[in-house]
Amino acid sequence: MNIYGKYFARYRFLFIMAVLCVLLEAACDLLQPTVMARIIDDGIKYGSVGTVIRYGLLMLSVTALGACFAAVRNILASRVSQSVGADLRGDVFEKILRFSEAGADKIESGSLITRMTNDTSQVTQFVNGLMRIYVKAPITCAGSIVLAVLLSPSLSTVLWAVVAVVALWIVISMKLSYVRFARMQAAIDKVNTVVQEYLMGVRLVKAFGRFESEEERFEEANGNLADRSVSSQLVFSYFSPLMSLSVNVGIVMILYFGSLLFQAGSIEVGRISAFISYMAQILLSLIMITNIFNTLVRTKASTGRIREILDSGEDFPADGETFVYGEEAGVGLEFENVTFSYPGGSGIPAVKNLSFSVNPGETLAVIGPTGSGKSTLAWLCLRFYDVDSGSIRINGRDIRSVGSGALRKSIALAPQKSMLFSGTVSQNIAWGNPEASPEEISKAAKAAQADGFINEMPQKYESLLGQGAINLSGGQKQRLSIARALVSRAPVLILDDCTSALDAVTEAKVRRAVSEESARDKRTVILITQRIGTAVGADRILVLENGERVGFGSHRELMDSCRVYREIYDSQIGGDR
Ligand SMILES: Nc1ncnc2c1ncn2[C@@H]1O[C@H](COP(=O)(O)OP(=O)(O)OP(=O)(O)O)[C@@H](O)[C@H]1O
Repeated sequence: MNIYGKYFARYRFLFIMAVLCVLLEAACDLLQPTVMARIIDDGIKYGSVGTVIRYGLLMLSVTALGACFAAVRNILASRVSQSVGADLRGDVFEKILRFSEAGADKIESGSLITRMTNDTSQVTQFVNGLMRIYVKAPITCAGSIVLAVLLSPSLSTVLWAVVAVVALWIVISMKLSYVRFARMQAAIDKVNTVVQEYLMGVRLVKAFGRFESEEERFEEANGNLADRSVSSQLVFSYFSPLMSLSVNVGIVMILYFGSLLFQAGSIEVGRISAFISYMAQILLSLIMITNIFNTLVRTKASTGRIREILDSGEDFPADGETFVYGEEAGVGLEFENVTFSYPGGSGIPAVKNLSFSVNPGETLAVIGPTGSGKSTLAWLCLRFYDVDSGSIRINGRDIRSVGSGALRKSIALAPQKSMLFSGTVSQNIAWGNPEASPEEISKAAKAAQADGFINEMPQKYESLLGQGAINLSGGQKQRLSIARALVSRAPVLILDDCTSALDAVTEAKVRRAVSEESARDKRTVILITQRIGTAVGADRILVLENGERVGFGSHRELMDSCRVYREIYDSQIGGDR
């Protein structure tokens, strides 16, 4: 659990104060049976009302003091635990933001949500408990044992036997509950994943009338979660009565042996009563200690899951070398013998021995059948993944030698699946460049052919988009996504099949505007597409098949030399060459 060291350091003063309060509160609790014994043995036994009142007042003062310490530690414990929880959630979220793509691929998003919420709450609860019962229970238990032994060494043999038996129950229950709790957390992951998938595909579910199967899927996950939760709680349900029984057997034995000692005149009634009070306190603290171990076991499982996030690979650092694209000698963008397979994928390279180059101001179209590695090429340029062999150079520099900040400022991406955020239209476009002026935003929107429909919206550029831009059509989302990439002023622009939802006329207009702007600004444009009509106007065309380069050149050259290109052309345009 050393990942929590820094949080402890941050809040150590409040933490220590809270623990101090708990210690004093436990001391007050421990004093009470001894004072009570005095009331019985020194006051009631001799009919001394003054002694009863004196010890009675002492007992009240001790109780009031204990209550004050309890109130202060409650406030401190809540403050510290909630702050630690918030810090931990913040760190986990920050880590998720900086995940390498390979790391992000490994953990399902449903599970990430469970880890960010349930698992961090588990830790928060544990930290809170640390400043409450987790310190108090062992101290009350140990203190009660010591005071009981001091009260009557002869009765304490029974006490040791009870403690040994209960300790055994605690160890067994801990072993059983660890596995069950880990299974329960995995079941929560599953429920979250099912709900998340349903919410993402709700229209598809309606369109295909798949409500019943979705309901079944949810019921299965939900039932599984309920079963596993019950199974993890059952452990405590079995062991808690066992512990009560063990301690109560001990109390009956104390009463029996106590009565024998009383008859022999070696113990007084008040002491037997105090001894039993200590036994009751021991029972209570042992039940709490079992609870503590249960929580400890759960927190250990949650810590493992949080650690998996905190320890997973990070994206490469933002603050590496910087460079200004176009100001240095070297080709704009260059792939040299690049081979890459997805980590955890089939092992078959998504890109194989790929080489090509494209200069500033040029437009390169990348075309090829589905699954041929076109999008992978975009991810590699942005260094979401590192190549297995070969190198990618931007402006003559290997992209592994520059910081992610500089690299990603140089490349703007309009992805295949447009993703917009809740907020206004202009906020969404300016997401590509927070410093963009309203004129720049409108210019980018015009080039992306989005200005027309934006002006028809009630608040124009200040119109609100719902979550996932639900109130826009697919083509409108794509145009905003292109505008966002254009406004970034990045010298390399990658349009990854992001005009597929546009009609041919609008697409041609977008292409023309992007080409004109890019030629003027000496921008390099990579146009990933499935449409031959989109590729034809590019300066050069790269043809991919199964991750390999099977053609590179102008439309004319490829029509003469590349079978795959000709096949794509024939399938889309027909025989007219
Ligand atoms: N995250 C991933 N993990 C494992 N394999 C992947 C991943 N993403 C893509 N692939 C595989 O890599 C290969 C190339 O995929 P890629 O998305 O680059 O193809 P594409 O040419 O862009 O396809 P499309 O035209 O359908 O978008 C495919 O075989 C695909 O299954």
